[in-house]
Amino acid sequence: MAQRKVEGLVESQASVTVISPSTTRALDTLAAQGLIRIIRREYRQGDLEGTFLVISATDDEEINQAVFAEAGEKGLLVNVVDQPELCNFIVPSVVRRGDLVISISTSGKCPVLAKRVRKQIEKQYGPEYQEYLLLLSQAREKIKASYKTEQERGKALERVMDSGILELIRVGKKDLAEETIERCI
Ligand SMILES: C[C@@]1(CC(=O)O)c2cc3[nH]c(cc4nc(cc5[nH]c(cc(n2)[C@H]1CCC(=O)O)[C@@](C)(CC(=O)O)[C@@H]5CCC(=O)O)C(CC(=O)O)=C4CCC(=O)O)c(CCC(=O)O)c3CC(=O)O
Ligand SMILES: NC(=O)C1=CN([C@@H]2O[C@H](COP(=O)(O)OP(=O)(O)OC[C@H]3O[C@@H](n4cnc5c(N)ncnc54)[C@H](O)[C@@H]3O)[C@@H](O)[C@H]2O)C=CC1
Repeated sequence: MAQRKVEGLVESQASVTVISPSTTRALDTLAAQGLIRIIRREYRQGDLEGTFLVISATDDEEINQAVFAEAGEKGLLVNVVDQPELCNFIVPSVVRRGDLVISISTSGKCPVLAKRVRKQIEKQYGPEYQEYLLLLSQAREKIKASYKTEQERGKALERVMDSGILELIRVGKKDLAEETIERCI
């Protein structure tokens, strides 16, 4: 459980510290890559000093309670996995395509539905969306510099988005997509 939450945080560029006497191989690899810090011992009162967000994923009810209490005292965001009553925020299911981030939450009512919806959205918004968004953001900068009114800018961006570049990216024709954008602007 901890590993899954850490992976989500690392993907969001969070600075992550794991406190646990034992860790999974995947977490050890992240630490070796310098992406997280591991403190190899049990949680102690005071460990939450200086943190912004806390996830407690131990299999020890008492520890989870203690972490929740310390986080509450310090006014931190806290999530005790699988105990919604010990959470002041809920972790959503997430689809990431570069800077395109789609979060799905059932507000704790049925996480497995969130997972199902994620899988459907993943099919609809494939990996090509990462490149697509990158090109759109570059096009948008050019459009901002080329047109004076908001209306003109909006129309130019619509032209780019209606030009079929998503399909071109999908079939690997990035050069053609870039040329098409130039013509639209
Ligand atoms: C409230 C919340 C707390 C929180 O913020 O963590 C919570 C709570 C609970 N989950 C439970 C079980 C399962 N959770 C999953 C999966 C996910 N759970 C996630 C989030 C959340 N889970 C938050 C609500 C989010 C929302 O509502 O949208 C996801 C989206 C994100 C993530 O965890 O990273 C991730 C899917 C990621 C993905 O794949 O896209 C699976 C399926 C699986 O693992 O394959 C099962 C087993 C099936 C089942 O039991 O339903 C139980 C019962 C435990 C028990 O029976 O003891 C509780 C406790 C309760 O409901 O009381
Ligand atoms: N894995 C799953 O699919 C599910 C897990 N859960 C619940 O989620 C929680 C975690 O589950 P898992 O990740 O499977 O357990 P796990 O046993 O794999 O991981 C628990 C981790 O907590 C660490 N830990 C224990 N005491 C600690 C302490 N005092 N200080 C710091 N670290 C400590 C352990 O070293 C271990 O690495 C449990 O409460 C479990 O009941 C509930 C439903 C499903």
